[in-house]
Amino acid sequence: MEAKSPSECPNTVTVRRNPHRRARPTPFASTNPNPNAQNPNMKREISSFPIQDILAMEIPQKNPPEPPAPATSENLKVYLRIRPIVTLKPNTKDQKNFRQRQKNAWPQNPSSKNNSANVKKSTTTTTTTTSSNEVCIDVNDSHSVILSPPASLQDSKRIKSEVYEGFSHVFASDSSQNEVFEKMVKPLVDDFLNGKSGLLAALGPSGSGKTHTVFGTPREPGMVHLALEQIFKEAQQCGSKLTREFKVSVFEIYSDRGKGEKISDLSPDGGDLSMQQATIKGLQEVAISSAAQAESLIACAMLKRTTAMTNTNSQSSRSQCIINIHSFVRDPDAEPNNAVLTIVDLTGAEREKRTGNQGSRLIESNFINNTSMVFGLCLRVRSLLEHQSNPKKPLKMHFKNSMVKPPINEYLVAYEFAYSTQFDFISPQLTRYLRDYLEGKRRMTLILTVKPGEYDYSDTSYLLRQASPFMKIKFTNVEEPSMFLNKRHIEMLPRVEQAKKMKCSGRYAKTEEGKSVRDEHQLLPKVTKRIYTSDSVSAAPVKLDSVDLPRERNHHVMQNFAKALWNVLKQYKEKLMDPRCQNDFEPGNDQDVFAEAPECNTTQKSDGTPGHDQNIISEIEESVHFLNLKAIECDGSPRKDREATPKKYDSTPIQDQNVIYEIEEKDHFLNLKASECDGSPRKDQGATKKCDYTPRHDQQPIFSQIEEKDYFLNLKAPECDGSARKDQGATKKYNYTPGHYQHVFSQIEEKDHFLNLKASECNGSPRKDQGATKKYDDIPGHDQHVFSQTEEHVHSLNLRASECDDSPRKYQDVVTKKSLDPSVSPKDVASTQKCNLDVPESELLSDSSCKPLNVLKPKRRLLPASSTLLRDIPLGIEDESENPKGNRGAKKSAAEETKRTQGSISLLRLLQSNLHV
Ligand SMILES: Nc1ncnc2c1ncn2[C@@H]1O[C@H](COP(=O)(O)OP(=O)(O)OP(=O)(O)O)[C@@H](O)[C@H]1O
Repeated sequence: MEAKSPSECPNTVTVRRNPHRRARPTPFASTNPNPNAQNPNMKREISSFPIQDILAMEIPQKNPPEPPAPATSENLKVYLRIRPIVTLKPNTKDQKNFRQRQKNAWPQNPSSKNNSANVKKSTTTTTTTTSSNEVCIDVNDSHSVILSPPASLQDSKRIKSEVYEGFSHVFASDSSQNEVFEKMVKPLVDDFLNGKSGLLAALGPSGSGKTHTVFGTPREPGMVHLALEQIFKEAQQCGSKLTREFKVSVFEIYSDRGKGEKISDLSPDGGDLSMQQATIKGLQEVAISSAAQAESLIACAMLKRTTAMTNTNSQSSRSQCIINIHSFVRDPDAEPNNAVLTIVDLTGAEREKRTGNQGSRLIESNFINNTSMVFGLCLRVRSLLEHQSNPKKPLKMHFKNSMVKPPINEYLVAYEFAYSTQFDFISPQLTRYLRDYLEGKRRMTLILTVKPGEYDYSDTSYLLRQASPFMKIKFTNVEEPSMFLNKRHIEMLPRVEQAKKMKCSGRYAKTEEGKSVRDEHQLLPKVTKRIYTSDSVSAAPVKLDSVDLPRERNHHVMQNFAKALWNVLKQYKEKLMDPRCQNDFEPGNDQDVFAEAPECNTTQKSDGTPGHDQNIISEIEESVHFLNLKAIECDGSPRKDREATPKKYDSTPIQDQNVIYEIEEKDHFLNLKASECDGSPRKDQGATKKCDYTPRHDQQPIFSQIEEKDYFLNLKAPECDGSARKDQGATKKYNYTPGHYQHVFSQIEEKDHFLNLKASECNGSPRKDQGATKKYDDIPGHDQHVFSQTEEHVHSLNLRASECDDSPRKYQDVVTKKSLDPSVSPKDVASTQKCNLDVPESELLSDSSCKPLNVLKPKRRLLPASSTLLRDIPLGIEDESENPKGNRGAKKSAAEETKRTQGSISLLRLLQSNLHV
């Protein structure tokens, strides 16, 4: 047969999913098409490489990638400002007032600071500059100074003049505020406006001019005011509308009468603050839109600041004052180059001899000195660490002029000590707050203020010696402002929000876990298969880190539950496949069934699964469980059923897991429904066996944890329409039920239980019934335990002996005349169970209460072959009737004998006699 061409096949449609892409025409191809391509018959000639054309093409020049910015390495900028010599020449009256005020100079009422300020101005009215020989420090050049000891010290201690160099700039005593601002603060402001954060800290002895430099006076505004003016000036030059938003916060750290440090918000509505790690909690940031507004805020803060009069300063600052100027970009689309400019006015180190402080003021003075000392110590250690990072640099350079040269370890210990929170008296809060600066992560500028008087030599010399290593400090890898602010923002979040943030990140990870969980749901067959083929160890519950989350915990529990259920079903399947268990169903081996059933269980428990399951289920805290185990119809052949049964349950864990996963109810319903068994005996046998062990393993651990109040145990024996062997199987199904529910009931606290065992029609032959009776041989023992542990108030045992075809009238009459006694004993149950009990569903539903059996008239079914089938079954009815159990029952009072039980016994005896067993 000739192959047809594709064109002859009209129904064939070729769909190309991924059509070939057309090559994008190059400029050369579009402008200079190859003529040979248009005429393929022409001899192709290899054209020369169009190098000229290519070279003529203009290739857009791309800017080469910028090399990564080198790591910023900046030296700590240290400025030195020499205060003009101020001699206090108060008149007699002012001096008297000064001494009076000095007595009561302890942290003044902020409201009275105006008065003290006025007093200060009145007492420091005269400023004179001493002659050159009266000063201890002179400007050598713009970066160095000469410190000269007083003549007295030169003669006695032979101290020579020293040169301190390396300053970024030295401001002479006659320098103006504007000069200081232009050279020292303006670069900081420019960086600030460019998004770089910075710190300006004023350090020096008391009365050296720190506050004057930082805040100034109305006539000589300080760096804060000048900086604010510059900031708004620059910001307004960028456009009519401010693209940035500025906020100012002012707070102070002061000593609470020597009891400890306190932080106070100096903003108008500010109060006490607290520090958490390196952040100030509750600090108010006041939005400002103009320099005047900011100046007003600063002036108000200065009125609130803690000051006092000392011998060295009529208005000595008794606290560290910190001003933050935050810059925020208003445009959300703009580059987030937020920055903060921090200006710190530290308390000045003071000597007791000069200040004349006593008592609590002396403690406060110690606090102040410690603050300065620790701050300087941190910087010195910082310089030491800088040396360690650059060992080539001689160490002595760092401490050339230092008075104290402790070993390195001592510095490190002191460094840690400075950050320690255990010693509040050294003011760790300031160093903690400025830790990023002290550790070199942010840009910092120091302004050292000194007094030039000859009596100020010691203070000046001490400061210069302490600060001499500062100039060598290098800040490498300075954190970018945006990064810093982001980190700072996170740090400023309360713990709860941080935890949320962490949780969010964790949740993100857990979202992936959740995804995997969902994937596990989708791949549950694989999971279950893994569990099925693995031992108990490998079938350990999947570890989920999110147990703390309720939902995931629920999932975890449910997953374990499903695994436990699956293991039970696995055991059940194994039991079905176990030939010993299969032989148990052979006639005459019924007794052995009960004897070997535990053995089968033991064998299957050898992997430890039940115990494992119990442990797993013990984790179940859910209030609601629905376990719906329904034996579905067994329609197939025996072999098919035997294998189909576990297959049916293969999916049960998945279904149950999914079902139970969604359940949040309070009630538990255990509905075990044995459906119709229509198949052959082997089929029923398999189906029955399934029902035998499913509850035993599944529900025992489950119910051991159940705390619910309502249980409904509905055991429904379906109609057994099949042959005697079918009934035998169906009956056998209930043989194990009491044993199973023995454990169930042991945990039940419910008040109402209804065990409705309804004997339905006995359609089989006498041998069938006989066989059925044998199936219940072991039931009394089980039931006895069951009922002995049951605390129910109401028990209704409805055993209905339905018609038996082989002895229709007699049995029917006997049975129907008997009424059920609720107080039937297990023994009675045992005796009654010798009848092939079968409970139609319809009856069971309607029979939750005790109703006489004669109300119901089950169908009569004739099964002619039943007697022959039962002939093969060696029933031990005689033995059973003569069983000690029966004797035990005889011991009971006649009142305890229920009519139903008696009727059942009579029925069985009639069966025996009529069937000639
Ligand atoms: N450069 C200066 N020009 C004129 N006066 C100055 C200068 N520096 C300081 N003063 C004056 O010296 C006095 C003390 O200055 P200031 O209060 O600033 O010292 P301080 O270092 O802040 O002291 P403390 O640490 O005790 O607060 C103030 O009256 C101030 O006006």
